[in-house]
Amino acid sequence: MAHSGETNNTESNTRELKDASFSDLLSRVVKEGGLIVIIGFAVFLLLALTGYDNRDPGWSHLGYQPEARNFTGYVGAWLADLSLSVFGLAAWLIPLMLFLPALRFMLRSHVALLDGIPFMMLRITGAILVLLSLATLAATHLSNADGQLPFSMGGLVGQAVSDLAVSLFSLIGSSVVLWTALLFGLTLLLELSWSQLLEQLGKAVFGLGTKLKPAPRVTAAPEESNPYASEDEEKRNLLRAAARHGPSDSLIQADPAAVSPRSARREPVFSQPAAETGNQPFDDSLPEFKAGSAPLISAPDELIKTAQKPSAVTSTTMEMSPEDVFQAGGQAASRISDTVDPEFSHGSDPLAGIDSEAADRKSLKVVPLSEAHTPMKDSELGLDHITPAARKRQPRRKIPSMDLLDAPELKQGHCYSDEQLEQMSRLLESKLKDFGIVAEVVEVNPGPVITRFEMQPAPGVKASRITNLARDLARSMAVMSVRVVEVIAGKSVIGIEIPNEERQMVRLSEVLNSKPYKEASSKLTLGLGNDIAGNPVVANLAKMPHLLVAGTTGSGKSVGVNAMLLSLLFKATPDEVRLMLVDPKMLELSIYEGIPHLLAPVITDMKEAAGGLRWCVAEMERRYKLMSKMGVRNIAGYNDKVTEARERGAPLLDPLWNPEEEGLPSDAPAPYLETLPYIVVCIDEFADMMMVVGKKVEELIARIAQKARAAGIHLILATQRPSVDVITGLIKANIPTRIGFQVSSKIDSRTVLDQSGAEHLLGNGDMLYLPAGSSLPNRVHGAFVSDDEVHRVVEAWKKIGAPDYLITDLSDVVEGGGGFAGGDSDDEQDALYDDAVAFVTETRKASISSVQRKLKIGYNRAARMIESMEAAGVVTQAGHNGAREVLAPPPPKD
Ligand SMILES: Nc1ncnc2c1ncn2[C@@H]1O[C@H](COP(=O)(O)OP(=O)(O)OP(=O)(O)O)[C@@H](O)[C@H]1O
Repeated sequence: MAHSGETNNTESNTRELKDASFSDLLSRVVKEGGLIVIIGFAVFLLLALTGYDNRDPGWSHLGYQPEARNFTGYVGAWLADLSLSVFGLAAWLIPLMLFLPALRFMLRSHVALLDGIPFMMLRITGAILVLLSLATLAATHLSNADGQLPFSMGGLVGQAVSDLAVSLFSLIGSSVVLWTALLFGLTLLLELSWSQLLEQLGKAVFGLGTKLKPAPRVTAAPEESNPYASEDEEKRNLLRAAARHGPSDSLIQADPAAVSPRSARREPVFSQPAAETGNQPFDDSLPEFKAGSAPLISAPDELIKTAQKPSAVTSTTMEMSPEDVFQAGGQAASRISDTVDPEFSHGSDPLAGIDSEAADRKSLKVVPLSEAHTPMKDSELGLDHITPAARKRQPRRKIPSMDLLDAPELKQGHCYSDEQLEQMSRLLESKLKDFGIVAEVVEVNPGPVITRFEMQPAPGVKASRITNLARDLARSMAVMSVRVVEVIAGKSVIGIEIPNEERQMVRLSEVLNSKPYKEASSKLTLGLGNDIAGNPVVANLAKMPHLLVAGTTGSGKSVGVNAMLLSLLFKATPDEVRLMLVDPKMLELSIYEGIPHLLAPVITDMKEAAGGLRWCVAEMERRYKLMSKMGVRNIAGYNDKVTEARERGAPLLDPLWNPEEEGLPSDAPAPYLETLPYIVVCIDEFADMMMVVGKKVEELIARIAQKARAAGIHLILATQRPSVDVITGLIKANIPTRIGFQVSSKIDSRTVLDQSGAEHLLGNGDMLYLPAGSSLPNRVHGAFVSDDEVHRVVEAWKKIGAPDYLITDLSDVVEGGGGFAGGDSDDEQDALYDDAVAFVTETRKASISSVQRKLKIGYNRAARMIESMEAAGVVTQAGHNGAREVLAPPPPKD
């Protein structure tokens, strides 16, 4: 029985054993088979990634070559493309992440699967975090400009998370979040203790240093010479003891399967061969540690450099004195701050290079100039709007239609692409850095003609230093010219204006059909062009009240003057505005010959031009007298009064009427007063006039400029020679509004605008408009008007009416002989001068018109003789009402 009992026992044991070995076998087969499949897949993927060729057909594209070059074939090419498309560079981690748990699983053969599930979940979370954060960091900081990878360096997932993170945390904030997520993920994935890792690293480096160079300070007698070293050693001993006896790392302690012998046994981690630790029951520490460094090894070069940096710092500090250690620490800290603050980054530091490059890319804010630019205010342009009531009251006037002008082209100027803007921003920063200027592009404003880069200079950088580099910047950006705007109203940045590849032309019809022109109440409204954002710029000449236009030949000055004149011709009838055009070149303004607005035929002779100016002075004085008699302050008030009286049915009589002076009986009735037109004197080449007529013209212009505003006489002086002998101090002081087209030098720009800038304009109508009393010029892209358009408008006006010239005695001035020829000629040489003096001293009347009538000469000649009498002390200066006293005694009677 006993025997049979024994036999039974043995049988059941054998059955149990059989059962046990079968389940064991099954589980082993499942485990090991699964393991082999996983490792096999990991190896395949690794090979596929290694053989990746972006021209192969794949998941993201059909392929640029029919045959897959990948040595794992079509499937490998497809798989590599898929993983790189999704995760970018981080795809290289996938084989590793498959291999690692497989290895761990193999080593922990006795741990039940269920027991490991919480830890598996932790590791999977860690793996996902590492994968995502690495992909995102790669997408954020690394450029895929060469297109090595299908989408971005971080793949579709990395790019999406990067965009979200940067929008939520900004570039710097998201970098911090991502690095934190990466380190946290690594901690979960590798069950890593950072304090131990650092300790081991330090130890390894220390050991290496000792081996390579027996540094006396540290290695020879560490206890004596380096108190820090001995302290460190003590700390480590304490830590070691604590690790042996108690919990040192919560994570490691929490995971019984992962209780790392590293915490109990530190030294062997690097020095002990794997074989010694391989048979330890829970020992997965060694592969785990190796794996801990593995992702960094397979990561891109930049990341490797990044990871190696701190250890490099450590290795040097180990051989230094304590002071050196602090210094090196400071340097390392400053290097880190460099990476954070691009203002202080050093070009030589690759880490800083990567960060600052990325900062440029991500912080680049593109805002169109139409949103970023503040248009000029109406007050700056002197614009008053016509009220709807006033518009209704306006009598119907005959003015040609604006349809005569060419319609604007629909073609838009070609702006730079986002990538180009990004590259240009970086180029600008690096070029400035080459010149020792730290500045960051904070915003880019593309416009129709130029693109403005707004730069924030580092504290202490003077804007003028950047201005002085305008030419160098233009050269390095390969553009025609670069203008630096030192002050942008309402912003603390400096603007760098770079011309677009293709420029949009501004047509006059576009400006004149705009609301500001149409609604402007002034008859002297000028359409200038569009500002940099494309808003129309329309200004009121009446408020300027005189305008100086300068620009080198071909800069668009004549086109600009034509645009201004056409603006007047579309706004005013000859009753409202009269023109005196002076055109020494005999080609630009002669086209206007015959329009009813002309006061005299277009003047091409400089001596006649001086006569015209003299007429203006006389007219100005006459208007002053009229205004003072009527008790009004300006021509607008005068015209209102005359119109109102006329409308009341009680028209006003001329208060200055002197029938005797006209040779009429004393009871001849005075004529009714008429409204006075504004007078615009436009001189196309003002330098020629200065050359031929000399000082006198300067005085006449100064005189008109000083007083003519109230009398409604306005000057537009244009010159292509903006030198100080042409634009003299006297003229500049009296002509406050300036337009600078492109000029050839900084000095010329200063002469016109009192500041540099016009030398960096683009030509072809690009101008700087400096309103009176302002020091900030406004860039305007001038309106283009062709000769054909001018011709059409002129013809239309000629059909409406013939000119009624008010200045008739221009030739008289020339006939007068010695007059203006030679500029400072002596007017006393006039053959009739003695007769004039005799007449004035006899009648005790120093009136130009009486001399004119008595001697039967033109107004100008008489005026010059009176001026000569003033110079000779025969008569006094004209008083505020234009009257002069006669000082010289009457001639002795024969
Ligand atoms: N606003 C503009 N837009 C586009 N092109 C322009 C504009 N103004 C001028 N241009 C171009 O520049 C050329 C020269 O212009 P313009 O004749 O006005 O120069 P300028 O300064 O008067 O020269 P010059 O003193 O020799 O007469 C014009 O023929 C035209 O092609």
